[in-house]
Amino acid sequence: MTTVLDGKKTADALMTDLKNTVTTLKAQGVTPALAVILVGDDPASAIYVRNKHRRAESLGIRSLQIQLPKTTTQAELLGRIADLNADSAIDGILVQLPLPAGIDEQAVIQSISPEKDVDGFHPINVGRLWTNLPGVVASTPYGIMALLAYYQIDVSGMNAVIVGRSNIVGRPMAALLLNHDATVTMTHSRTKALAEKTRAADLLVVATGRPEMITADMVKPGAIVIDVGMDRNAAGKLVGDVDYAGVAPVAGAITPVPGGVGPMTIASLMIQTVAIAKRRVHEQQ
Ligand SMILES: Nc1nc(=O)c2c([nH]1)NC[C@@H]1CN(c3ccc(C(=O)N[C@@H](CCC(=O)O)C(=O)O)cc3)C=[N+]21
Repeated sequence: MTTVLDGKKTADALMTDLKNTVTTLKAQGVTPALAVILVGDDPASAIYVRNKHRRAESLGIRSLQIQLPKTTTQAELLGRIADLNADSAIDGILVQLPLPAGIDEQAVIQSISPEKDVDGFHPINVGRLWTNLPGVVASTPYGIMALLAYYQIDVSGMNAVIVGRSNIVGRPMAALLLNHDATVTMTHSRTKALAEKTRAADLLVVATGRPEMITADMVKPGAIVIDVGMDRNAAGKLVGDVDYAGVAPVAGAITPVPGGVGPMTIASLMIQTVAIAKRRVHEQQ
């Protein structure tokens, strides 16, 4: 029997615990606060930002949505970030990616205070992660580790294969798995004989943005398959990077799309926002 790794159910369970933490923090005079900046009017980004806002509100986290027009200049955006960096009531700052053309994404990421960089994209946090030091970790890989932990899957010694080398998923995923004693192989669009590599995986994490590219013949029977994709197929249906119908019967465990990695990403953002806010309790006293 294939285990469906239910990200929605797991996120809900983790959020019940987190809500209690938020209540305790508020009683100590600290209201966790997350600022999300959205530049322009990309419809997909608007949906994610709305989901984050809803989740924050339901937990009692203060959620600031800062919507800026697509004509916003880089200098204006950096100015808004500087204000949020200086505001001691703000714990986490997230600038929704992608940004409109003409704005230098790295300049924006690097302008966020590393302590408030709740996305974990700042090079300081990336360096901390690869050095196995405490810091903020990118939400999607953090959420995948939390999902595996919830299902009591120990990755130590596993052959983990990652397909996709992005800064927001593939690379931080590799670092986290390595920190948890997996043997990690990174693959990407230039990898030769990809199926040979993926077939060696005990744990396969796919984040390519190519709809349903991982087919049953690329998966070892019994493997754990994590699908980070959020794509539309030719029929306009929301699908992942994994051919779910074909792969699920072969896999030992698999995440669905939707209801897998996506809800865990948002949960992770909330968990790390609250973790940053916790530090303020000590600063106050
Ligand atoms: N600075 C930044 N940080 C991010 O974390 C970030 C970003 N930019 N840009 C875009 C991606 C994408 N992302 C998702 C979050 C939640 C779902 C999610 O909740 N998905 C649900 C529902 C999806 C649906 O029904 O449309 C699910 O998979 O079940 C998906 C995708 C965060 N991202």
